[in-house]
Amino acid sequence: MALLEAKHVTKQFGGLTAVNDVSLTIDEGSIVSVIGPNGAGKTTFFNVLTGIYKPTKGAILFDGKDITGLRPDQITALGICRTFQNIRLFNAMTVLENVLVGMHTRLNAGLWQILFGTPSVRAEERVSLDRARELLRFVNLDHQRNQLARNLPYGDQRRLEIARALASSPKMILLDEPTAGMNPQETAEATDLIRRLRDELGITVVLIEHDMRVVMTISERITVLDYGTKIAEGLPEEIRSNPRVIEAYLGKGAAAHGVEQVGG
Ligand SMILES: Nc1ncnc2c1ncn2[C@@H]1O[C@H](COP(=O)(O)OP(=O)(O)OP(=O)(O)O)[C@@H](O)[C@H]1O
Repeated sequence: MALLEAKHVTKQFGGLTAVNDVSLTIDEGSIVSVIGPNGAGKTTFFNVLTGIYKPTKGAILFDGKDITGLRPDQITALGICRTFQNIRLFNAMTVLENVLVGMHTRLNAGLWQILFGTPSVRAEERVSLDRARELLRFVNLDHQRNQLARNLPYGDQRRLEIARALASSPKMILLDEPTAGMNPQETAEATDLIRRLRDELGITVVLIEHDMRVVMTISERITVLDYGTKIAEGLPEEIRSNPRVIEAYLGKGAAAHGVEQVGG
């Protein structure tokens, strides 16, 4: 069943068409990748899905609802969370506090109740703390919960970002280059964590990723963008040997000469 449907989505910045008439269906419980050369429009597409940009044209349906043009916080509350290409943590807060901040969309307490610490707020805080620690255990960071975020090694910061995104209890997570800048060991751990998001938490995963080994091992389906346009879609083995994809990555003539497969 489709969890997300993008229909003919276009995003223009002045005269530049960053995303051009892209339609895409993402099934519930799947792991899919969006790939393409630099500047292909991948991050802009994520930004449209998460409400950071309104599409110039087209519509987005999520879980049966039209979410086109909703604000980012409204889209998060409906169940889409994300991480960013450049890590965006609250560096001066602890690991635990970063996850608690991510939970605010799910808390019911109003300002009055928080100021006066009513019993219901204290109960809600306890539940939040338990849940935050459960998420930290899931990403294997609970032992670091009192560290400042800025003191974590790079791979751990990326995992903390995922834990914070999970705090909004999403149905779908969008990961923008989750293994960028990682060493091989960190990349292997991140790949394993991405798989567990789906296998153990049932979350649908969409990733933008440049590391073709990661893309080819983890994705069930791949969509390829080039100059804002969808040029291919299919199973990893289909994408790997698709002449248009090889041409987009390696330049004209490469496919004709059978030079190389993408990620081969
Ligand atoms: N806010 C903006 N204003 C103007 N142009 C933009 C804006 N955001 C993105 N673009 C342009 O849109 C095009 C697509 O950029 P985008 O960042 O979506 O590509 P990408 O596929 O994510 O690239 P990369 O792999 O390098 O991150 C680029 O030409 C970029 O310069």
